[in-house]
Amino acid sequence: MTNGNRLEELRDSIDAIDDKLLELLNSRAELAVQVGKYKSGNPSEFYVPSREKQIYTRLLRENPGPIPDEAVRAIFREIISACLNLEQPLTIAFLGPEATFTHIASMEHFGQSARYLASPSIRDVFSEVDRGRAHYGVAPIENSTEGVVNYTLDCLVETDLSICAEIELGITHHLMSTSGKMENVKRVYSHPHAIAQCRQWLELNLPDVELVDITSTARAAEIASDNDDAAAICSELAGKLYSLVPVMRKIEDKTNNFTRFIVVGKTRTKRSGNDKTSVVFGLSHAVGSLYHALEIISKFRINMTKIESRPSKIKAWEYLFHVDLEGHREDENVAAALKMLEERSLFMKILGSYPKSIQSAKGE
Ligand SMILES: C=C(O[C@@H]1C=C(C(=O)O)C=C[C@H]1O)C(=O)O
Repeated sequence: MTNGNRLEELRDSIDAIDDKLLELLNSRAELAVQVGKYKSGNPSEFYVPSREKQIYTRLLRENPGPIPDEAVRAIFREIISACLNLEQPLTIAFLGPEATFTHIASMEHFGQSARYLASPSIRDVFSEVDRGRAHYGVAPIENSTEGVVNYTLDCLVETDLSICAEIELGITHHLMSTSGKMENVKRVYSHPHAIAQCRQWLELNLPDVELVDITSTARAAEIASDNDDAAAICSELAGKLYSLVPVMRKIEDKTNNFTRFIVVGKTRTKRSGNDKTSVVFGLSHAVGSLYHALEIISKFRINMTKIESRPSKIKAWEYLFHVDLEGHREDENVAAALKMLEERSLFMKILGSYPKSIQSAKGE
């Protein structure tokens, strides 16, 4: 057989598999629509993060390769996104403008079939969901280098929305400009967190340039697109959106740089079997009150993954404690611990139980 014939034969086999895949995808979509008919009709009940987490966990456990896990996740993200969209088109509010890392995280989670609504502030993300203009909202909550996003913690306390899911995204920063030439860069624009995450690289490579804080990495890219002597620290997506080219790629000081985002909505997420619970509580000013509160968590053998304190905003020097626990609020030990914690606190609110994130590849 000639090489040409063999090549044709292989491509014919690929065509035959694609036909089968397409048929199977459509059968899957029809089943998803049928599942949708069993839901109550309330638009916020169609997206089921616990079920999605179970699907990914099973597929990644059983993936024999050679397709890498990351690609399996991306492919199924879009399949699920398209199926969900047939059941109920979803609108997702995110901290904008377009091409921010929150936008990238939202698309990684909800896929291309959802509709996205850029919101100018974290408070607006919450209010779009509260008022029903979006089904869910996505906001950053914590960066592995810069720490928590206080504004998101405060919005969680002040509104009635719950955390339905979390998204973890690896963050990579690029220095991008209209020319891509280092010698043209006299000013660098970016969000203060991004500038902080690239501080050492900037001191070493651009010690004399002016650093200008901007409200978002995407807005920084837009400004750099109008100024030939400026550059932005931003994602590849933001740079491309404003026709910038890289001066230098991957300039963050720590390669292990992740941001955690939360999905907020009006529904409670069911158990997936591998969940987290976020809770906030306030305590009296008494000796050992925090110690005794945390003792409850340890007594029920619950792993605490995070603790943060925020001013209560009611009385000076009184604090609210934000704690993340492993487990779901419906797990027996978590339910018992939360009940006891509530009895011993001045105030307690469960912010949500949701599936632990599957760490994603770099958000570029
Ligand atoms: C089909 C369902 O609805 C949605 C779509 C899913 C899918 O395509 O597999 C999974 C969970 C839901 O977000 C379901 O609830 O099972």
